[in-house]
Amino acid sequence: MARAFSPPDSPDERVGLPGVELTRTARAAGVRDLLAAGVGPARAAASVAAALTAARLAGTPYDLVVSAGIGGGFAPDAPVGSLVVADRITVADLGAQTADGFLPVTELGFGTIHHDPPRSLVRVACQATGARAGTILTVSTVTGTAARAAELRTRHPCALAEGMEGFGVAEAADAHGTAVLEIRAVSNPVGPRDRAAWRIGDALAALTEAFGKLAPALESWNRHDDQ
Ligand SMILES: O=C(O)c1cccc(C(=O)CC[C@H]2O[C@@H](n3cnc4c(=O)[nH]cnc43)[C@H](O)[C@@H]2O)c1
Repeated sequence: MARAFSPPDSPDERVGLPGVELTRTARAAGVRDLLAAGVGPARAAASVAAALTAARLAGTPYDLVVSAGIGGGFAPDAPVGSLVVADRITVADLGAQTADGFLPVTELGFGTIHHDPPRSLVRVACQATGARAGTILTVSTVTGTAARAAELRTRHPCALAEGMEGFGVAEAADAHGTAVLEIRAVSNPVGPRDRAAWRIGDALAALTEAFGKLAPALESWNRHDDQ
């Protein structure tokens, strides 16, 4: 992803911190840290929380956390190769399965299941990249059947995509009061498992191109636009 940023003012630096390693890119516009957060919400939350805590203790807290990756897209709204920016980051499988269906943790009386990125940030990101805005679901188990895809869409009619990290990243950011954004490039349809349909290389290329446009646009984002 460092490739997506403008030419470096100084070489990228590897920064080892307790629990996480960053690639630090210094640009005229400021410092950006890249973090391979791992797969799944728990690992992603742990990695991002470590980076956020270290930055705060160093007296240089982050302004924004961006969760970027490939994901599954719900047909027909998010075809393979397209980009989705989350206007809502929702954990889809945190709760209890009952005889009467799934109950999210919030209906059990605790926790949270959504994080909403600042609206102005979502707008800026969509304008810069051409992404569609919608709910991105976070799942710990990749959807592999048409029945599960239909169930998720019924429970989350605004869902455009699913991934495995966004909600973990958002929980870590929320704990620090830091704004969060999620962007996914669609590598496969959400539905019956079909490895031949994956387009991971194309999705990563689309994500890299999008990041090249997103990074400068984020510089102009004014967090006070939403207040
Ligand atoms: O084995 C499978 O059937 C399968 C299908 C899709 C994705 C995977 C992964 O292991 C990908 C993990 C990685 O990529 C993101 N991702 C990409 N597509 C999806 C998806 O359809 N549903 C959820 N996550 C997806 C995910 O965020 C991970 O980082 C395996």
